[in-house]
Amino acid sequence: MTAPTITEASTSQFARINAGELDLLIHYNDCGQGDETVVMLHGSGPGASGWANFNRNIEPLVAAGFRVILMDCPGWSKSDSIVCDGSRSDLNAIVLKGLLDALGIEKAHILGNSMGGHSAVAFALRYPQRVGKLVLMGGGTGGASLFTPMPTEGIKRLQGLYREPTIENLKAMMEIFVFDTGDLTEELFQARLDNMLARRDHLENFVKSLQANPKQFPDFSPRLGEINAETLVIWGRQDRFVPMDTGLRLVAGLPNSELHVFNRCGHWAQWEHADKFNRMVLDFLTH
Ligand SMILES: O=C(O)/C=C/C(=O)/C=C/C=C(\O)C(=O)O
Repeated sequence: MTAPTITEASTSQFARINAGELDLLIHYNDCGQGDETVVMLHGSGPGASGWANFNRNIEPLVAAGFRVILMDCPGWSKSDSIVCDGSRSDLNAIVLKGLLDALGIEKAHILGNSMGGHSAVAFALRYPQRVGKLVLMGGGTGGASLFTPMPTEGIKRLQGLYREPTIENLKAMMEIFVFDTGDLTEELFQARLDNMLARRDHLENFVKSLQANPKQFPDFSPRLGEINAETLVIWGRQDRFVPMDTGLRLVAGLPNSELHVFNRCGHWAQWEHADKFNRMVLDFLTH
């Protein structure tokens, strides 16, 4: 019998998360079944979502017997909006803990892209007993780069797009987002624009959050040694959003980590090099 196709609509779910003063309706996609769960956390670009970030990565993991949860962080996609004036990495970690509690999942591997990587590290620091392995891709900690002025050119364009959500600004961001822009289709631009404009409250709240606290992603470098989880760090050599030396800082600090750098790759390794990325992640999670 052929396995049913996994679609966004057929896996779409909501959970209400109450944690301290937080009371949020959170959207997630619940894909496949298995004793082990992989949570995927998306990046902070306008119009991002679990599905938009990871649609090339779900099926191989589901086929290998993992349950895959894509959580839309507060302020993105179909999740409730929020103004965050503290650490957004920690906010996402607290909400993820609430979601795992609601789903009765004791422990999960966490795969985070950019902001999702920062949030995975925040989760591992707060709830070490709830983490299996970590995959950090183009993220893991905020903080300065030794070689690249901050904010990076990519983050400046991302923030410009939040302030003025036009197709021109979207294209200006996307043209330095991936290494090979030939893979970007008009259909992809339009879907992303539609996602963004469907939730203007998210765009406005992101700008308000930056005004309240320009450093949404704290530097976890001094605390990385506390994390014992086995960690695979993956970076694009030509990442113009979160510079590659952040990956070097992560492997320097995380005692059980290794780093793979894709050449000819920007900020979206899981999409730009999906086949190899999927093989590496599966090998890492199953050995
Ligand atoms: O400022 C940072 O450290 C993090 C930036 C991001 O998380 C950017 C991510 C962008 C995407 O993944 C996207 O899909 O737009």
